[in-house]
Amino acid sequence: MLSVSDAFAITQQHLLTLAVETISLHDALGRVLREAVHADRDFPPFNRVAMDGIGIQFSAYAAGQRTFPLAGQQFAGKAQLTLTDAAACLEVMTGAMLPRGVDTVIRYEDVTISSGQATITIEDVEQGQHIHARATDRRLGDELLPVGTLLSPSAIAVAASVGQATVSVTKLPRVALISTGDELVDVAETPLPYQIRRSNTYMLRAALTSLGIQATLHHIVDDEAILAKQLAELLAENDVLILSGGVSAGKADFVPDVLARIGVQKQFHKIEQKPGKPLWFGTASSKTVFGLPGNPVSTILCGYRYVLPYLRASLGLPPAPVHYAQLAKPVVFKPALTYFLPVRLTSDPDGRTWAHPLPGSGSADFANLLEANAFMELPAERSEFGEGDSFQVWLTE
Ligand SMILES: Nc1nc2c(c(=O)[nH]1)N[C@H]1C(S)=C(S)[C@@H](COP(=O)(O)OP(=O)(O)OC[C@H]3O[C@@H](n4cnc5c(N)ncnc54)[C@H](O)[C@@H]3O)O[C@H]1N2
Ligand code: MOO
Ligand SMILES: [Mg+2]
Repeated sequence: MLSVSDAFAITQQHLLTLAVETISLHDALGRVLREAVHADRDFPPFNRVAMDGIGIQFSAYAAGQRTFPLAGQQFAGKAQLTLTDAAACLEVMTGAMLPRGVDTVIRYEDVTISSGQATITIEDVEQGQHIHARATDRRLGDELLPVGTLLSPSAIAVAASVGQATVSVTKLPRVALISTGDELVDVAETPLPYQIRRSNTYMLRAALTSLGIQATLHHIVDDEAILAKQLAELLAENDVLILSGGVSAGKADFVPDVLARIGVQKQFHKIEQKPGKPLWFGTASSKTVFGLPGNPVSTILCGYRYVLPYLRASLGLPPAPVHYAQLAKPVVFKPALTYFLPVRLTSDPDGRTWAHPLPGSGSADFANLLEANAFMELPAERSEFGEGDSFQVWLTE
């Protein structure tokens, strides 16, 4: 059987090749940039007044002058004025071009104005104060957003400021989420005593929206012929199929055989881990299929540990930040498997993150995950894990 790291590596060797599309900046939140965005001007593009007040020539102040006649008003969005008389001042507004002849700005709070004159009331004026000098942030031609940038609200602000009404981004993959199993009914239905409502595909759909992916939901019954027909159709229409259920040892666990029959090449089946041991992964030319184990905790774990990192990397994003935490109390786990322990993370004033174990009653106990906000990855080589020991955690909220 494969280790967690080998299985992960195999998934990452079969990333999707996604096309590029041009979209409106309005729709770009959460998308991945595929063209570099450069500064089309200096940032800021002119010496910019940074405070509302008066603009003077510092030499006059240095020579002892404190009262300056008001010679005009420089507003933002208006052409640059000139202070022609070095002994006078101009009123200046935040965001305006610094007038020619002005090299120092004094806030309205630090002057009194009467009878057309401004008198400075502070004594610590410095030359050049309250001026956001041209090109101090970025220069014309500088790369502002590299290829691979996740378009956050601030990245969208930068793109807007350089005139990118449209942006080239990675096309989102078409993803189908498929539940399998005769016992499953839709959320809107009332289950019979031997049935349950399906929840795994709802969970996965919600998790994928964090990458901007709007997956479609499907359900297929435990019948090999129907499974083969419907999976073949869904494979033709999608880049990724994510199935839940039907990958273990039961007499109605048809998924691995059916996938092989419709031409999906198995890359691996089963990993040395708990939960999620029967995970199945395969490829068909440019397409990918994940067969997640049906137990809900297994589905969630495999979703966060394998599927989301796979889709992130396929979109061209760097891996999510790695998080570590310390065990808040000892844990014993004997099987030679990587144990993904549900935990609740808290942090203390010393900056340490603590993982409080919430083992629950097993991989079908998904209500337990309401309290947990991460899985801690406890390595297969060890069976005893002490209080304070530090391990990687995978966040689930
Ligand atoms: N003899 C063995 N039995 C099992 C093994 C094994 O190695 N040998 N592995 C166990 C493990 S581990 C898991 S996990 C499950 C995986 O089972 P399957 O992937 O075959 O999933 P199903 O049998 O279809 O369902 C399992 C369980 O999950 C519920 N389920 C399925 N889909 C959904 C859904 N969309 N929403 C909510 N719940 C769902 C289903 O009703 C079952 O209760 O197998 C063990 N058995
Ligand atoms: O994935 Mo299974 O949960 O180990 O029950
Ligand atoms: Mg089964």
